[in-house]
Amino acid sequence: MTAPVLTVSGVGKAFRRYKREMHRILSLCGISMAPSEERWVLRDINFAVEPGQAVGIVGRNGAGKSTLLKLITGTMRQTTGTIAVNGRISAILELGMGFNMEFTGRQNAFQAAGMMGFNQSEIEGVIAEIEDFAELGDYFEQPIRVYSSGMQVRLAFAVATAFRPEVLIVDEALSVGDAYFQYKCFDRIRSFRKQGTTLILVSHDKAALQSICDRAILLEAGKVAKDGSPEEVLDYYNALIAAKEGEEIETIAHPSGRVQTISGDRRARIESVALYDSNGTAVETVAVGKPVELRVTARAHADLEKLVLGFALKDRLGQTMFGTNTFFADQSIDDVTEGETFSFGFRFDANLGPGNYSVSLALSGGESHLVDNYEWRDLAMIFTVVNLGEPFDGKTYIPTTVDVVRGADKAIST
Ligand SMILES: Nc1ncnc2c1ncn2[C@@H]1O[C@H](COP(=O)(O)OP(=O)(O)OP(=O)(O)O)[C@@H](O)[C@H]1O
Repeated sequence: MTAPVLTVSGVGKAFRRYKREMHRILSLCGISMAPSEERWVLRDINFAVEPGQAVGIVGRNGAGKSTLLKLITGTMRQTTGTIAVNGRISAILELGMGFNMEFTGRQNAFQAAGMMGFNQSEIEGVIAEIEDFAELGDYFEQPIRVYSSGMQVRLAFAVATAFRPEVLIVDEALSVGDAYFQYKCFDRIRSFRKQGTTLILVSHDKAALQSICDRAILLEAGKVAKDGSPEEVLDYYNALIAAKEGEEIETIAHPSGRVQTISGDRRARIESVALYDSNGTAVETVAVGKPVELRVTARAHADLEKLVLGFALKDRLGQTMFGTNTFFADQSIDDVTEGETFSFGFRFDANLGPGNYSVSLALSGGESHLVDNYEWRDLAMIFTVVNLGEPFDGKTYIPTTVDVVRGADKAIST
């Protein structure tokens, strides 16, 4: 078994305020001084990361994600516990962190790479590549204080990834960059991953996490609330955001290893779900492009002002392929009585690429489950799409007709 590249054991972080600056200095020198205020933002964090893993850290604002990354990179010290890192870390943390605002991009690149432990000739060997990747043009020779936040992040990423690290840590920073630069960064991250770099990524971008990470850790109020596959953790996080006090979030581990999350106040519940083909037969396998109907039955367990059912089709990574609801279709049900039952039918063509898909269902009081979440059920059913027609690439099927005519001067008849 290989040794973990990162081990976080019993880590806690308290931010302390002292009545006087002298008390703070004395406490830093190891002399016990009682702080006037102490706030624990991380408590008893334990996890290990294996070489080559890509771990996404998710959680609400203020959950402690950035603080955790700062402890891992050593820019901040934990109050309790230990952090062991096995390999060279390169990090892109807060904007501007480690840059001298009066230095040019080039000077900052030399300084930052020097701080990372590289010598002058090593940096000279990659400076052209840094300049090229950052695409700052003349700004590379200008002081950083005239840079936009997007330009700063271009430089920070180019420097931090000029030498492939064993562990790459990225804190949300990429969201500042434009779409083109984000694409370039993720491309480089993917290529590092192929070469064995471990990735720790803080992001609010669900799609990025699901496409890059093979594991996710959810921090909630300074603690690890979930640690598992991105699909499981993000489903749970989604439920947590909508959950009101006292509401139970149920997780059911299936034999396949996938974990189903069910949340909501249960004022309405799903009773059945199945997929039918055009002959009215219940199916678990459908052919690309064929018409199907998703039938759902539900029961109200309370009087409700409004009832909406939504569904989402997700791929095996948990990325939503398509979703809609009865609210969008202008078919919300008003004035529901406790005990009433309902049948819903969503008819659509299975215009999906071959593979396994899951259905998430949500019963809510409106357009979004964030206000009245009666029941949210991930992995409500799983089905397989097979291709019986001509081959194609991708996760969606767009029926296409093709015309080819020999000779560029010939018109294609329509
Ligand atoms: N230097 C500091 N002094 C005092 N409190 C701090 C300091 N840095 C962070 N905190 C507090 O620690 C808590 C966790 O902050 P942190 O930035 O780690 O959260 P986060 O999960 O990264 O949030 P976000 O998603 O908003 O970036 C917050 O309540 C924040 O106010």
